[in-house]
Amino acid sequence: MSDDEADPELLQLLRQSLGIPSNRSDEVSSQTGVLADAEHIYSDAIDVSIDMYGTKSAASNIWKMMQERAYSTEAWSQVELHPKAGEGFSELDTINFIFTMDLLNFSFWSKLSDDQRFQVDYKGRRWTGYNSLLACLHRALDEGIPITTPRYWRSSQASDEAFKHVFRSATSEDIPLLSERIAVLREAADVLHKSFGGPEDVPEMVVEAVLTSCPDLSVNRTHPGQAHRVGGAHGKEATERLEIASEQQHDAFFAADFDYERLSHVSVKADQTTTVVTMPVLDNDIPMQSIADPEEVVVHQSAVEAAALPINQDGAQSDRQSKNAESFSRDQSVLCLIDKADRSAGKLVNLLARHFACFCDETQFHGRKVRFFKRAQIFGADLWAAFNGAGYGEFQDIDTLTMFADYRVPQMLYTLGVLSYSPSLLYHIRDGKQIPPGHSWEVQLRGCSIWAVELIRCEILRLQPQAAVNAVLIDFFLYDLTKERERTEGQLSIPHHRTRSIWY
Ligand SMILES: Nc1nc2c(c(CN[C@H]3C=C[C@H](O)[C@@H]3O)cn2[C@@H]2O[C@H](COP(=O)(O)O)[C@@H](O)[C@H]2O)c(=O)[nH]1
Repeated sequence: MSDDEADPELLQLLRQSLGIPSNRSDEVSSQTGVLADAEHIYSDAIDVSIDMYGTKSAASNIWKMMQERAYSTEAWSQVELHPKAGEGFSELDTINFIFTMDLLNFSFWSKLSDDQRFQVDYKGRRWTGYNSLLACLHRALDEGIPITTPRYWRSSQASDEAFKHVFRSATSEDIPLLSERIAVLREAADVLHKSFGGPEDVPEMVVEAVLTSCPDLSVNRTHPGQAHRVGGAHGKEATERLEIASEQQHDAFFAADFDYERLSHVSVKADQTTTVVTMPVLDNDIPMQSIADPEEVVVHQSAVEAAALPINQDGAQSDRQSKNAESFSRDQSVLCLIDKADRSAGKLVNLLARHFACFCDETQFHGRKVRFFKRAQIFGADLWAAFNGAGYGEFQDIDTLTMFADYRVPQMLYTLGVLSYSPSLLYHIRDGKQIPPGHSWEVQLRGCSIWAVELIRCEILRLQPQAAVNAVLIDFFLYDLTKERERTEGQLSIPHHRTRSIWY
């Protein structure tokens, strides 16, 4: 926030004290307050400080390296496991992937050695850290589990066991904070459903076909509070019955009391242990709004036929599996959320922090509320980079976002001589000891990192007034540099600091 901009919270207090009616409650500011809070933390910090000479020299080195590499938002799509249109991700798929990724973009570090820590087997390789999360999401999608679809997270299919399967490890160490990750997904799904559900966001699963280890096949249809057995027979016969149902919608498969508005999917279970697979039963050409008219309900033949295919055990993606992923593709609640931000990254961050407890990354420092909004800001930044600042990635105020206060970028800022630590903090970090969540050290590390990146940004612009640079690009660059140096040099001059929380 610049000096001539009013703090929205102070304005609100002023309004209250003068008896002036407050802003409409649904009005969302585009100012996040993160930068002002970081400056406050920096001014009061005693264990973390910013070296001004180090900052100036780091700024000119960073800018030089960014230019040499022509570093831009294009780098985002070069990350191997980021979603790409060329790999079949539609815009909606990409947005849902990024939202899921940033809900879960926290705490991947481990005390264990590289070969013992949480790792994910995917595409013939073992992935760790942030990449392990991306690998889990891709692996699940390949298996036909719609893990990036909010509606799935609150569905009956998304049991704790199903989530454990999605985040399974190739080693004996589980993904850190698994139960917190599950809770975050479920909370987000509920909020999206209640506050951002568009007309397309119809409740999942009404019709269920249960394949009990072929050839026995039975058909159920269910909707909340009800479950009727409609038919049961041996394989071929039951398949025919489904086909008949598609022709005689009222009389056979769908009885008169059927809640057509809730119809969206067919689910198939191979046996008690196999994951439920869900797929569309409606003709794709029919918009969901028109389901209210029963005449228009058509059972999607290919979905029903695909349901009869044998389960693919070898991990390759079958027709049925891809149809499963497709079946949840109508969930547009995240799009609706982005639309509400009116192309303002700040507003998007504030919307996330206001509606979702799991994005409300704030704490107290010396008697004042301070905000970091790490994952909320990363979400805006990832959208911006993934779509190269256009379409769903267009934010006219992207330059107001700050560095994302994680445990990696401070490590690089220290290595570059920008941050320095008090002896007690330095030894604590060097000894690999954990910092309790919310501890003053953690707050100082986060606030000073944000302020340091702001100073680097200002210094680059002082040197090169025309430079197309902002805190997001500097942050992405520093994160990538950390990973690169770790790969090439083994270790940086200091380990990253360690705290365990969903905030970073
Ligand atoms: N400040 C900042 N923190 C970031 C990222 C990213 C990944 N962003 C991608 C998008 C553009 C970039 O090119 C990246 O490819 C992850 N993290 C955080 O790091 C930690 C995990 O680290 P490790 O255990 O080493 O994998 C964890 O807290 C995670 O939340 C970033 O960009 N900035």
